[in-house]
Amino acid sequence: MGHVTATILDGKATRDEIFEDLKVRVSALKDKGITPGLGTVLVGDDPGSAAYVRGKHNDCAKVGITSIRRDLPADITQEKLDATIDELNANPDCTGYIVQLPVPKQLDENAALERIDPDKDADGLHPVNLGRLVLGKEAPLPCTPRGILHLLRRYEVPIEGAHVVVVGRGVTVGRPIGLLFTRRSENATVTLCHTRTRDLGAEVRRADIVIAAAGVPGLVTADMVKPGAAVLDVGVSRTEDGLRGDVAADVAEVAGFLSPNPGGVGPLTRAFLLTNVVERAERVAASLG
Ligand SMILES: Nc1nc2c(c(=O)[nH]1)N[C@@H](CN(C=O)c1ccc(C(=O)N[C@@H](CCC(=O)O)C(=O)O)cc1)CN2
Ligand SMILES: [Mg+2]
Repeated sequence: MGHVTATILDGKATRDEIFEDLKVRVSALKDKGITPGLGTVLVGDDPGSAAYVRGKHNDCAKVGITSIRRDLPADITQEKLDATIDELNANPDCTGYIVQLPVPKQLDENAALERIDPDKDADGLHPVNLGRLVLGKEAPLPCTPRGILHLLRRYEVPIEGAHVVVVGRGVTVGRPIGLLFTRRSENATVTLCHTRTRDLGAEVRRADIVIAAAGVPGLVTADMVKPGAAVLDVGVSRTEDGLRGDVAADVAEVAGFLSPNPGGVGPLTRAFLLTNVVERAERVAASLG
């Protein structure tokens, strides 16, 4: 590899800062008699999903949030999944929870997301909360987009007026991130690209900020990147050579800022999941007076 010019956006160091803040807030909540609890629903035994869920509960232990795990067999029916969601909706120890995605094919993912109590939606992916985001109303924000914005701000990457090119149209990143970047608090201009975009290179070359979240290994190459641009590698694929991001290694020789994968946005996805849980607990505390 040639000369790395990019400033690396360090997701782990930034995550640790967020955890320090959360620890203080969780402790203040406990002083008021409220212990935040994060629930996870994991269906099946996909090793990647299992690792992510494990990571979320390890994070909970670090900041003092109670863990509530519901692990279900891969061949579960929709009725059984619904019953688990109903139980967590009613469970007073559960401040917020997530259904780990993707779920096995026989299950309806959108029906599961829709069944979650929007107030307990720690992922910010319930249709009501995505709708609130469109309307500019307060809502739990999707964790990866929130992590992306936080990382850019932390490293003082200019966002106001920037041209952001997003590659990928998935529900956890690609679709919601444009809504955040175009708020009046960000004022960026967003182009949303996907696998059917006619000339991806031409679109990406115009970007001040590139969000690569397509799940295609090495999709964004150095020749597609404007010198000095910020490139955030969010996509991840499990290949024979291990985990690979969407951004080719030589992009580090052209970009001004680079968020690697692993070690970039991923840790912040988890940090903002916990932040959403703590924020909900703080709202509950405030409502109790
Ligand atoms: N209900 C949800 N499902 C999924 C989400 C989500 O936000 N909510 N996002 C992804 C998976 N994901 C969290 O669930 C996630 C992926 C990766 C990381 C992370 O920290 N990655 C590390 C590397 C970890 C590794 O080595 O495997 C990194 O980037 O440094 C956190 C969360 C799909 N499903
Ligand atoms: Mg399905």
